[in-house]
Amino acid sequence: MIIKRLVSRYLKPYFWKSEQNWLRLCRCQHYSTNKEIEEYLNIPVEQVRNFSIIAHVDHGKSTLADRLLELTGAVKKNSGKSQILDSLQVEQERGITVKAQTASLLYDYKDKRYLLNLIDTPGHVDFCNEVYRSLAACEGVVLLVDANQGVQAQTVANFHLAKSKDLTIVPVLNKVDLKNADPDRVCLELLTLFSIDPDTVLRISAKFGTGVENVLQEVIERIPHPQADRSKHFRGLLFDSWYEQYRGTLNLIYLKDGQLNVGDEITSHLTNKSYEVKSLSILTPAETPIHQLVAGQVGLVGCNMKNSKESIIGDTLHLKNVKVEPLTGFKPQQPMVFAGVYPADQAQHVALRTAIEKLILTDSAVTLTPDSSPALGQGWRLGFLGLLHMEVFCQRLEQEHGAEPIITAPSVTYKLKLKNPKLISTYGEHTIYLSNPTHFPNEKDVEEYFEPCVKGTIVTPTEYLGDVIALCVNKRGVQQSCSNIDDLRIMIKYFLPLSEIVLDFHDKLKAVSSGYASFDYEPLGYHSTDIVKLNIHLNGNPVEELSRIVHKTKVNSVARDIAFRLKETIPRQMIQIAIQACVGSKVLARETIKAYRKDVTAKLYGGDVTRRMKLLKQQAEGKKKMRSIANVRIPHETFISVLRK
Ligand SMILES: Nc1nc2c(ncn2[C@@H]2O[C@H](COP(=O)(O)OP(=O)(O)OP(=O)(O)O)[C@@H](O)[C@H]2O)c(=O)[nH]1
Repeated sequence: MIIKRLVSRYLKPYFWKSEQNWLRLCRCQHYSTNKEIEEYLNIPVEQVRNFSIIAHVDHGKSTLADRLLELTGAVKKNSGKSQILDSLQVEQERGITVKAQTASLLYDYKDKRYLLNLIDTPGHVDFCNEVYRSLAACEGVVLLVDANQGVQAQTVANFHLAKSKDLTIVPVLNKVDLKNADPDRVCLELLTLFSIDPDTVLRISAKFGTGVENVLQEVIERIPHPQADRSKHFRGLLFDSWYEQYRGTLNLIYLKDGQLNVGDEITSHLTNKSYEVKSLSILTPAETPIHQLVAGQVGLVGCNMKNSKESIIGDTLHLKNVKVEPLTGFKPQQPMVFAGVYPADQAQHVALRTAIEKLILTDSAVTLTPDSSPALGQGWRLGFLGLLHMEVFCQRLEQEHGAEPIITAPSVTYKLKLKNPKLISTYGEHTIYLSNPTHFPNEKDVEEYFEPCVKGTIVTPTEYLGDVIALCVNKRGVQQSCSNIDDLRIMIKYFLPLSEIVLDFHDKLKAVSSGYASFDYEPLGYHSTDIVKLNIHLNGNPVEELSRIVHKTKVNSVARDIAFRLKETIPRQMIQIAIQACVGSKVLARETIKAYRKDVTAKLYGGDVTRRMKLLKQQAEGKKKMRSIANVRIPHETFISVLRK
């Protein structure tokens, strides 16, 4: 008991800091012997299968991955651990996968030993970059569908993604144990929407293990082996990387050709820099050192790359001074939402930058550009694929790197066509892109505004259709199509402005449909719009980091909402505070916080002087943490809570 407590107090925080350390700790049931390692190396390409499990959120990907790990002996059955590949603290706390994870498994089938490289992927649309990069290292996918919920928005997106990459799809219905499961209905949906023959659909319960062995066998039977040639020179696709405290950057590589040995000199095709291979390992799923990797395999390479500028996802690695044709990499998804990230104290600037750069290594979809704010100092503008992506990234910054930055209101990138010749010559072009309200030009200097739009796919039970349509209309959506999936469910497609969906659309959709509707979207480019900059003034002084870009039809309600929330979160102070939300010189909303002196020592009835001094000192320290604008002290939490939405 005492040992358990000591471990959880002292060791756990350390292990959380490095995801790979934590992986090792929680997966240490299985140590490979030299004999087993040799087996990995000796498996012919024809007996290798590389596949991902893809599905809508919560359809059971990680649970199926757990069963596959158990079946292949990679972890012990009934080990009491679940969601083994969801190793990050944020994943376990939120119960979602945010980072794709790989496991190399050995499985005997029809007198042959197979090497199965499995990738468990996230389901949420905000982490689609993980799915994209995972599919580049696969020849096939297991498309998992909940036999109760049926086809959902991400099932549609995932199916088309796998199809576009020419991957073999093994359709699997999960959760057939549920009372309300209706596998026949879902098979019909798969037939109607994707022309999938019902006879090819497997039926399993990942939770109870029913039919799971069949999945492994069908993966072997249906998914082709990699087209890899071990006699050629080494060529590998870098498709994931992360940072480890003592070994630096580690790269996950899919070997397309040849072999790689510890000590080899390798070169990056994109940067032309060369490195010595210091370590090689396979993930079983615990990291298992190995002296050689051969074509067809997926392995971890440690070669002292420094950061995400050297370790580029989608890069081709090859032997130094050996010319090879680069592999078709893949472009990371373009970020959709941007937010300013600033250190709470400028003294933490370098530490925060290091933390952000380390985290970007594990999440290549995040973009980083330097930025500065008159109030918050030097910082960065970070691009994310969505709000959940941003929240998870910030949570990881805090949990894995101990950083607690100030994050400004998320915004999309607008396109502006300028008409003021002076501005045009300053920017050097007619059209500019901006996501930071601070740089928003005067209305008279702009000819036309454009905003990014998306095609949203919503799958909803028919009974909620009215509410879902009302929500889309409220979000300035325009319906494009509507089709029945079956008697009970409908798929509608909407043209929607991105700014309307990034913040709370998903939550609202779940609320109006009792959690049953699902949503996915794809970019549709820029479209003409009518936007303004909403400024926030405290006692007549603008607070730049609270300003935002808003559509004209929404500006009044947003102004009232922000003014109200500021009133709720800024504590009463010695002076009266006037909060104004304005567009230009026009005030759209106003709130007032009355003056007040908080006497923290009142409860002491004047008695103990030392206690009185201590309380006053604590109060003074609390004030230091606040930011002062025109004599108004704004607590750190105010920025966070007001900027959040
Ligand atoms: N009854 C039943 N529940 C299941 C089954 N498979 C998974 N679940 C449950 O479904 C929930 C979601 O499972 P996960 O494995 O986390 O789903 P996921 O697809 O990995 O989720 P994300 O990675 O967040 O997209 C968990 O509560 C599982 O216990 C099944 O076969 N039967």
